[in-house]
Amino acid sequence: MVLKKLKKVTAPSFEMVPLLVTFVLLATVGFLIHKYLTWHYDTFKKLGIVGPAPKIWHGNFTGKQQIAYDYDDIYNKYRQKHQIVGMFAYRQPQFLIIDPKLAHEVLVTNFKSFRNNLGKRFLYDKEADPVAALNPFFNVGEEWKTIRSDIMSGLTHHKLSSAYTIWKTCTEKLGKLLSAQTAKGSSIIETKDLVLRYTFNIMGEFLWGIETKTLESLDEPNHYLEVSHRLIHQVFHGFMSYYKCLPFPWCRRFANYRIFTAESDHMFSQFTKDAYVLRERDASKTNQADFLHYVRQLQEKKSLSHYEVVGYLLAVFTDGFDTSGTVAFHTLFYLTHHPECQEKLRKEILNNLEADGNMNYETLNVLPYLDQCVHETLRMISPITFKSRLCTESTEIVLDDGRRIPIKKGQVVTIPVFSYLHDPEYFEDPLEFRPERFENVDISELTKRGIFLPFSDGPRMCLGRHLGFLQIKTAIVEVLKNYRLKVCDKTPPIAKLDSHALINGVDGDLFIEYERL
Ligand code: HEM
Repeated sequence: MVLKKLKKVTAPSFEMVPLLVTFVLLATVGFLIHKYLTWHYDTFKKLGIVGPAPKIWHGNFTGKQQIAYDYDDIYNKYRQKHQIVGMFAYRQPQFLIIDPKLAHEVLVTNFKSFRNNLGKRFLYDKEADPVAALNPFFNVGEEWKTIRSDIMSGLTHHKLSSAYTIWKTCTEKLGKLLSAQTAKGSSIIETKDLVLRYTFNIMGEFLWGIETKTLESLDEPNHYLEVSHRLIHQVFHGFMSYYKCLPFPWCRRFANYRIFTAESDHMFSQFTKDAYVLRERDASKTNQADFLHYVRQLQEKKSLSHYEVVGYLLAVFTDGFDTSGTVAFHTLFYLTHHPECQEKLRKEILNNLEADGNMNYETLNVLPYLDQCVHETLRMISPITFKSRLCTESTEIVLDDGRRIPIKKGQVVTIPVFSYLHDPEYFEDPLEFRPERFENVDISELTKRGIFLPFSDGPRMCLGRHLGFLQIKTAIVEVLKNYRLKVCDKTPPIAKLDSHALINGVDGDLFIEYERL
């Protein structure tokens, strides 16, 4: 009787077989997926490199904060005793460089082994993203070299100083807008929007010779600006889709993988066509000093296609409009919270204006305290918080104790720029905004030591920094020469980083009170 009962329970009935098979199949698939996701977890152990234990899927990212903070948590845990640690960005093993002198090696002295960033991997489909594909950041090899050198030649100090009237005109428009706004009693201004309208306006003039009307009113939404914000947002999503799909890269085709939006490709292509028509119709509309003029000459010399021209123009636009605007409004933000620095800077500015109330190009570039304030802002909130490099030629990193760490072709090395900038060993009281720390300091020396890398370093270093400084400094001069900036109820306290933006920055709106001097 008991046997009979047991038999009933243990022997699978005919109907249970499919259930069991399904169970076994699911368990096998689960086991294989688990194995696939974790089989390489001993990568660093085998090399004798320490690092935090990864979690399935996110690796050592928490998925809850800005990636800069994730890298920073790891950095702080290991900085006392280690020069390099092993970690996982989702499923991807990465060498995290803790010692800045090794960062210099990766970016500069051993560049031949680390020629590429992850740009080429971010760009999933060149055909689907034809304009983004022309940005140096997404390129490698000879193509990268050519595009980079073509763009850089249009942005030299000489070229920018010849085009400086564009900046003068745009700062005048910024001044008028601020006057109109404060005259009607609205002295509390959302400064992110204000400054991005300014950098956008300059880009319109410098790259396409067109007036984008972003500085006509703060109350009116501007279609061009909205398209550009969507573009920058999409660049962020394009990058993130690369990371999020790392566990199963083939998923990328189903993700939101484009880097530029089709809408912005179309709009800027039309800008370019319109600008060409304007110049062909009326030669007096040609500004021989602007970037469009330079690109048109380049097009003739090298027979560039329309899309190549748009690609060059958009490389300058996308990499230059948001980054420099962000640094400019962060500088204003810190100066608002530090009235003593603001007064000191205003004094310097007012003492160096020309008779017509403007500042000339040469003076703008050499004002010491202005320079210190901008560099301190770059240190406090560097728009780019880390740099990853792809090993392009197997090599070794030699540690101080003589150990040789092999890095194989295809492996990724990450430099936590944000962490170096906030390490008290390199910058005393790193959370304090103190521009004077850069007084009589040779920035290039700090860059060489690997501790000051907001523009990175080496052959792939930011190619637009002169243009960036021009945008940032002109905006600050224009605002401070006429207005005292004050904290109001809506001004955010000292920065928390936004976790949903491409360019690192203060979360949310940035209201500041403008008091006419
Ligand atoms: C203050 C503002 C800016 C900051 C903080 C900044 C920062 C950076 C950083 C960190 C890189 C990465 C370099 C690397 O991979 O090692 C970069 C690359 C680049 N930046 Fe900037 N940038 C700024 C403004 C600009 C402007 C105004 C332009 C306009 C032309 C620009 C154009 C580029 C381009 C084209 C690259 C890719 C270079 C390459 O891969 O060869 N940037 N920038």
